[in-house]
Formats: sequence, C-alpha cells, structure tokens
Amino acid sequence: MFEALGRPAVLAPALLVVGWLIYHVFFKPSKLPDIPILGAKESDWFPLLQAKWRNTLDFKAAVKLADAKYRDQAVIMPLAGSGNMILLPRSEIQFVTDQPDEVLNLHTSAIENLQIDYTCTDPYLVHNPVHHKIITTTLTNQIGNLVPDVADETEWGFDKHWGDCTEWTEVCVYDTLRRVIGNVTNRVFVGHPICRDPTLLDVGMAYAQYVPLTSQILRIVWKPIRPLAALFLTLPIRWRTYQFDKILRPEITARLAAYDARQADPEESKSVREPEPNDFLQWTIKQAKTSGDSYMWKPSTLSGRILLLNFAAIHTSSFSITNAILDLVASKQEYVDELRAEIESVLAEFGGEWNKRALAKMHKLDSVFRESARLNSFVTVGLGRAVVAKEGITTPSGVHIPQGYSVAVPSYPVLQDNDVYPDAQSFVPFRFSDERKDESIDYVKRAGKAFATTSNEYLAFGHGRNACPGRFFAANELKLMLAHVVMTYDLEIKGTRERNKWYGLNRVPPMEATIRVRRRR
Ligand code: HEM
Repeated sequence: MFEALGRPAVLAPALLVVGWLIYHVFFKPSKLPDIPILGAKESDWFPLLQAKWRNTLDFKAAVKLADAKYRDQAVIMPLAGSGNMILLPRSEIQFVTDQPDEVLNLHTSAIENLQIDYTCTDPYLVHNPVHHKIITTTLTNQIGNLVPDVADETEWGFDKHWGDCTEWTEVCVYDTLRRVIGNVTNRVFVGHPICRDPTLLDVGMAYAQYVPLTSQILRIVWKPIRPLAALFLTLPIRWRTYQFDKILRPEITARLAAYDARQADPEESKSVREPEPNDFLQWTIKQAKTSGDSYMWKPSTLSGRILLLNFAAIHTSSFSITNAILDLVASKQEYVDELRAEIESVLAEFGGEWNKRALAKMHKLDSVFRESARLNSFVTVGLGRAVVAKEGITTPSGVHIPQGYSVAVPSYPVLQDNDVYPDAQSFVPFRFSDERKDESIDYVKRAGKAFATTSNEYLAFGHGRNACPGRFFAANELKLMLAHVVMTYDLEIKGTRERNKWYGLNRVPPMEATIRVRRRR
C-alpha cells in the first residue's frame, strides 16, 4: 500500500485531497459574523470545532448557556450536522417571524436539513408542496365534519392497543399511542379500512425515522461524494416509499377511476355510486385533477404526498400525547377527576355528542396539552430559517448574517423561564384554562392561551406565517383522544415519570416508559 502511495499517479491526487481538507478546515476565510461562539473556551485551539463537539454531546447545556450568558446577544451555535447556525436572542423572535420568505426561508432550511433532494424519492413533492395549502384550507375547514370519524377510530384504536380489561394492565405509552395516532390520523388521510393496515403504519413510522437519521449522516458526508453515498444510504427510505406506494396504489387507482366516472356522468354517479370519500387523499386527487397537471395525479405522486403527511403528523402528535398522558398520570388524581367533570358537563350540554364546538369548550382539556407542550416541546430552538436574501440580513442588534447561513431562536429556555411562566418547572395542568377564565384579561389575549395558538413565548408549533399548518387539526384530534382515555380508563404509574431525553437539538419522551391502565366499569 505504501509503495502505491509513492507513485505520482496516486500521490498527487492524495495530496490534493489532503490540501483541500486542510484549507477548508483551518484556513478558508470565514464569512461568519464576529460574535461569540457558543460552547467555545478561551483555551481552545480550534474554537469552532471544539465547540461543535461540546454542543453536540450536550445540547441541553449549550442552549442553557446561551440563555444564561448571552441572553441579549446573537451567538454562533456550531452543531454536528447543522453547520454553524446563528442563534439570535429571544428579543429578536418577532424580527425573525416578521421576515418575508424572500429573506428568511423555512423551506430552504428544511430542504437542506432533511437533505430532501436525496432523502425524498420524489423531491418535487417538497419543492411543490400543494399539500400545505390543502392542510390550511380543506383539512382545517373540515375538522368539524371529521369528528365522528376521529371519534370512531379513537375508540377502535384504544380497544385494540389498550384493550378492555377491567384489571390493571401494563402498556408501553409511546409504542401504543403512536399506533393509535397512526390509525386515527390515517383515517383522515386515506380513510377506512386502509388506515388500519398495520404494514402501512409500520412503513410510515419507519420512513419517519430513516429520513432524519439518513439526512444527519448525509450532511456530514463530503459534498462531492454525497450523491454516491446517498445511493446506498437512502436504500431503506426508497424501500419504505415503494412499500407504502404498493399498499395505497389499488385504492388510489380505484379512486381515480371513480373520480373520472363521476366527472363524466354526475347524474349516474349520484344514484349508483358510493358517496365521495371525505379525506385527504380525495382532496389531493381533486386538487391534482383541477390543476390539469397529470404528474400531480400519478399514483406515485399521490402516495408520496400521503407518506410526507405521515412524516409531518405522526411523530409530532405521538410525542405530544405521550407527554400529556405521562404528565397527567404522574400528577394528582384530582386533576383527572376535574378533567372528567369538565368533559361530562360539556358533553351533557351537547346532548352527549362529540363535536367541534364541544371540544372547543373543554378548556381544561386544552390546557393540559398546552402545559405539557410548554414543559416538553421537542422544539428546543425554534424558527430555523435559512438566510436567502442575496445581501444577507442585519438583525436589530446590528449583526450581519450573510446568505447561506441559518438562524434560529431559543425556545426551551423561554418555556422554562419562571419570569414568563411562574413555577415553570412544575406541571400545572390548568395553568392556561385558569388564565382563560380571568375576565379581567382582554378576550383576545385569553383566547391566545389555547393549545394551538402560537406566540413568541410558545414556539411548540413554530410561529408566524410558517407555523405548523396542521396544528388545529392536531389539537382537535389529540383532545378527543385524551378525553376518550380519561373517560374510559383509570391510569396509574409506578414510581416517577421518566424525564424526556435529548437527541441533538430535539427532546423526545421516554419511549420505553410504561403505565398501568384499567377499563373503568
Ligand atoms: C402536536 C402535533 C404537531 C406538532 C407539535 C407540530 C409542530 C410543528 C413545527 C414546530 C413545525 C415547524 C414550524 C416553524 O418552524 O415555524 C411544523 C411544521 C409543519 N407541520 Fe406540524 N406539528 C404537529 C402536527 C402536524 C400535523 C397533524 C400535520 C399535518 C396534518 C402537520 C404538518 C406540518 C407541515 C406540512 C409543516 C411544514 C410547514 C411549512 O413548511 O411551511 N403537523 N409542525
């Protein structure tokens, strides 16, 4: 091997590669602003590299340090796989929210973070995200009409995964809830009975795990060889995409044929055919056909969009309800009793029927989710946006950030701040419903305490123009599910609630945690 290195044909390119690496790591002029490096120490020889190492190993310490030491100052936040992000101070959260997409852009940052051009089998779906519009318009408008389906699937899901035993039974919270969420959410995405196909759910979950994992690895692979590495690294993703498409394809083909038949002869369709389904797949077919672009109604395009939705919706919602149930079960029984009383009295007002208006009236139920998200949100730094303006941006505190870098703002330190949320370390389930009751506070401000309402102090769903478009649907679905849980089951936990774990930037609930459940008589 050493002999081979002596040959000019091998030595010359090897020296070039080593020289290139040395130049890039140590000598390339940096366009980074002249601001402190989070995690660096005065004695460091290579502050960016050493800080990256420290921040990556313990991001919780890094984000706490940022808030304690640099509360009013922007810092460079080096992190493996995320480059050198600029963390702006909390006083500039509104500034970030106010910037137009031509200046700070969420999609550019998401496409880069998730390495969409490699990890998505059809990147066009993300570059042309028509599903966002369907979420903000049709899905959100249909929340009320979808309640019976969501309630039905919730009941079926819990019967299946938690059972109907009146003796105490141990269940793994996250594992069972993600399955129920998978059933319920896909009931709204693709309808019954496909939403109950266990392979569809497993494939969707596996896809949602492989995409962030693979993108993390790809981002540390040297750019020139990334396309080659991606060919191998994305194999598990392409396999899941193929499987997902295979399961959905017969349904999609049948729906497309029925749609065309309905368009060709609306009268016959009224008398003979099944009523048109009211779910995301159908709305996407309609949107595709109306666009006139045949690419949009290719079965693989349609199934690819539903897979992306599973990616956006299922993990996030599963984390949310897992945290809420763990928080509730580890707190006082009187809180559960209070919730039951609220649910019973509101339901009685609506003749025992679950609907959107009844859910909206259950402020305590809503407050449990907002409080649990406040304590446990996976968003530790939020509003990650890429600087896309050619001339870069200059922040209110005068820091110039060139095009190509990303910014973010602190979320975890704000959510845990006693000055913003008194007694911030404790789970106070009715913190927000109590505030909503206080009539001395302006109505709009009170309404701003709802689970899905975002603010500078509550970034669990992001904030501003690009805040999570699915949050209103998610809030309704999750509330209905938790209401079903407390009305149908007694709950108990052995010992204390296991704390959430940090994985890089994100915090996730303890996935192995178990509780005991018993069907109420
Ligand atoms: C509790 C459940 C959920 C949580 C905590 C959550 C949280 C978030 C967050 C933090 C963002 C980034 C926003 C930003 O950076 O400003 C986001 C974006 C997004 N969410 Fe959610 N989400 C949830 C449920 C859902 C559901 C059910 C859907 C679909 C029906 C959905 C679809 C999306 C989409 C498509 C985006 C990207 C928006 C864009 O690129 O403009 N989410 N979500």
